[in-house]
Amino acid sequence: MWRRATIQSSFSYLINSSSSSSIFKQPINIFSHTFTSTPIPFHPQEMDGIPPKHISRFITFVLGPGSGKGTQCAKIVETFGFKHLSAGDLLRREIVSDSKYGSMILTTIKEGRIVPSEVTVKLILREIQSSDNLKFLIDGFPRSEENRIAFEQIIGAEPNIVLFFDCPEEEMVKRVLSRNQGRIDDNIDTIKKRLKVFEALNRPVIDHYATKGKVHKINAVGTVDQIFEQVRPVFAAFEHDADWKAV
Ligand SMILES: Nc1ncnc2c1ncn2[C@@H]1O[C@H](COP(=O)(O)OP(=O)(O)O)[C@@H](O)[C@H]1O
Ligand SMILES: O=c1ccn([C@@H]2O[C@H](COP(=O)(O)OP(=O)(O)O)[C@@H](O)[C@H]2O)c(=O)[nH]1
Ligand SMILES: [Mg+2]
Repeated sequence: MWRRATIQSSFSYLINSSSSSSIFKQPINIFSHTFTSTPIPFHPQEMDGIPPKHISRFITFVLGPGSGKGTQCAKIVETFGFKHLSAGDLLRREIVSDSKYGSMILTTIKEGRIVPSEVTVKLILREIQSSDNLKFLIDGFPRSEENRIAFEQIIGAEPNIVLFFDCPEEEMVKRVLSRNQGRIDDNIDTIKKRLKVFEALNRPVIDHYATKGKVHKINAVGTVDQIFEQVRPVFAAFEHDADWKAV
């Protein structure tokens, strides 16, 4: 009862609210976790004229390079109705759409480096803004502390949870090399660079959220279904709550 009331007040109250962003920072207490609701930014200059919507979202970051994130995200979408936003896919879309950032993104991905936050955050926020769904899987982002801080500053809150797919290097290399999607970064040279970048820049993001109790570490070795059985309870905890379903 208490749980239901808490979620309801935290999500429903915010829908169509025109209040200032400070109200979005109230914690939502669900089960034993304390989550912050995730507001939508009000930065018109960042959004190319897309009108802001003051609606609270449930945000999940999904991390772990070449670990099967995208594969598991598809199952989470199917089972729990999230909107899946792959940061890598959004960046690759920019390359083929002749965007002014296209060649910079192509070079950065080829070298396994990280695209500047202002570009990636803008692409992600545009997708969030234009979606009717309020539950998001943000796959492959944030890739660095700079990414994380940029996102949190614009959004004004943290993600609700972080899924980290923990995959041994050897397995990750095997999977990526047999992915067969024609990706410019799925070659051994770039993979080695991506792994270095992961340890140097992405690992601190996971450590940061781990200290806040937000990280759900998933053993990424096994069949797709076996791995999903570890993922399922993370979201199933929310699914039985009618108010969360409505989010
Ligand atoms: N559990 C698994 N076991 C073996 N291969 C997998 C598994 N999950 C995904 N794959 C394959 O590994 C490759 C990378 O998966 P993908 O979902 O693209 O990962 P990511 O988004 O983390 O890079 C793909 O070819 C995918 O089909
Ligand atoms: O927030 C992001 C996400 C991806 N990338 C770039 O895109 C590449 C591919 O990312 P993706 O998440 O698609 O790779 P995956 O981990 O799924 O294999 C990365 O190595 C980076 O060069 C980035 O710069 N910022
Ligand atoms: Mg992927």
